[in-house]
Amino acid sequence: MGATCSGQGSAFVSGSSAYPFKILLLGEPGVGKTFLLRCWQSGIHNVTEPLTSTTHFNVGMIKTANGLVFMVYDLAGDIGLRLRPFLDGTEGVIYMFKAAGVIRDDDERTLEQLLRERDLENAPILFVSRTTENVPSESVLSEKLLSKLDGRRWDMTVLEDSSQESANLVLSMLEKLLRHNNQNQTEDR
Ligand SMILES: Nc1nc2c(ncn2[C@@H]2O[C@H](COP(=O)(O)OP(=O)(O)OP(=O)(O)O)[C@@H](O)[C@H]2O)c(=O)[nH]1
Ligand SMILES: [Mg+2]
Repeated sequence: MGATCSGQGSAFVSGSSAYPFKILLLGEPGVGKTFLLRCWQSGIHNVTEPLTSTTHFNVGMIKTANGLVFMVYDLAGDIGLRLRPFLDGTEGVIYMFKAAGVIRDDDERTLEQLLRERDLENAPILFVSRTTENVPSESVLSEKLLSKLDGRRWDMTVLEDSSQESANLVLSMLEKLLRHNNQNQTEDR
């Protein structure tokens, strides 16, 4: 799906309330996906702990400070093959992981599978690392993964614990990735 499409005389724009960007929020169980979604929905001080592990998915509509609207699907970390029905129409992926220097083998395998999905071929990926260390992205992702990301828009950010500012930064980075991606797709037409 592109940024702007026109049909039957009426134009619509992805990212509006009527046509929000479809975003998948993925990552291993317990990495903090639901916590992040709740921070966006109601603010970090209103997130009631402890959160229970997601059994299937949560969904929330989020409006950014600049007025862009995302429909965020927060999937269970152990979603496995139940992921497939969510792929269609996805316009962006947030992949969360706990990096201690290098991405884990499990995450790497999951990412390799995701990058092979046709439904995701135009979807930019925002990697969100819950590490406290400031590690350059090139050293977190393996050479193999970096080569598979060639030609795709992606970015990486660190999510600091208990920081609304940091959670908001994730949203603005996602916004930037999607704006760029859609600009390029529109120019390609
Ligand atoms: N302080 C703090 N705690 C966090 C943060 N993110 C997650 N946590 C903690 O980690 C626990 C698990 O986080 P969840 O958001 O439920 O993890 P999840 O990725 O949704 O896990 P699944 O639903 O099992 O896939 C939460 O109950 C929080 O205690 C964060 O940014 N700050
Ligand atoms: Mg969850």
